[in-house]
Amino acid sequence: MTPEPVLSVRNLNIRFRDETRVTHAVRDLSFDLGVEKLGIVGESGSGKSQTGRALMRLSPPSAQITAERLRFGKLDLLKASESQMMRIRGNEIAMILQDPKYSLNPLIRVGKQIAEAYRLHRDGSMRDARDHAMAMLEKVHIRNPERVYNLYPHEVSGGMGQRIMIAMMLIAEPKLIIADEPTSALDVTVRRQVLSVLQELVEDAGASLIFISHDLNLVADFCDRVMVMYQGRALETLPSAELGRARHPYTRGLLDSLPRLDHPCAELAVPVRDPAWLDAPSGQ
Ligand SMILES: Nc1ncnc2c1ncn2[C@@H]1O[C@H](COP(=O)(O)OP(=O)(O)OP(=O)(O)O)[C@@H](O)[C@H]1O
Repeated sequence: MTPEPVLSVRNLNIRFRDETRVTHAVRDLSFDLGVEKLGIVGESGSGKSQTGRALMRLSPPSAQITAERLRFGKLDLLKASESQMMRIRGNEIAMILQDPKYSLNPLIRVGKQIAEAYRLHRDGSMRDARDHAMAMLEKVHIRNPERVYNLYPHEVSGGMGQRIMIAMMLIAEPKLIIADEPTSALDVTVRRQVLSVLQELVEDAGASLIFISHDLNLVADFCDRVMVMYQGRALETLPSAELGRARHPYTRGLLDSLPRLDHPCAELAVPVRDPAWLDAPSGQ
């Protein structure tokens, strides 16, 4: 018997309407997520972030969201009350964003912010929360947690800030983590460090991860499966190891447009686009 998916999405549609037009940001998107790392990849505006936000029920107020199914375990995310969602966010589903600036309060020491995140979701004294925060700083490979605990966000580097944010978001051990371009603001070496921290935490906790990125190479390297989005649709979903056998012309085009050390060429291919792709069934 196949286990129940952690997350099940059927025919998710997200539309933005203003006086003059409708933007159909996500179209008939369907996928299941098990205990695995799923990469969502696509160019700017393809609907990646709006998909992630809809799963947290954090879409902008102007978004109209419909779905045949949007289920996290047994919970219907479309029907859950706001107070249910407030218990779920951070506790069972967490979101990691690109820039710690937006998640860390500049006026509060970073350790205290992690401890407060713990207290928000778990009962316990401040002392207990502090111990957990310190342990979490160690888990994200911060070398001197006692010192770093007392720093303010502006006193830490970009990579450290991102690891602190990961510590804060994962301290309650959520079962589903949505990471939206979590390393895009970092340089390449720091990016590796942050990714390996994220991988370790996700695997140790047996959590599921949705990793949103525009970087196909990175996603294929880091995730078990890749879903390629284009103008709000999933064109193709396949195991990362089988990406070389991708069938959709857009995925093939993306692969051909990546620079390769073993086959240097004067000009990189530009992926072609065909309006007919939007009428085809969403790729599973
Ligand atoms: N508040 C909003 N009002 C109207 N349209 C919006 C709003 N937010 C997003 N959109 C539109 O929804 C579509 C999908 O946006 P989304 O942010 O999900 O794209 P993305 O793939 O994450 O792109 P990026 O990589 O640039 O973040 C885009 O066409 C965008 O313009």
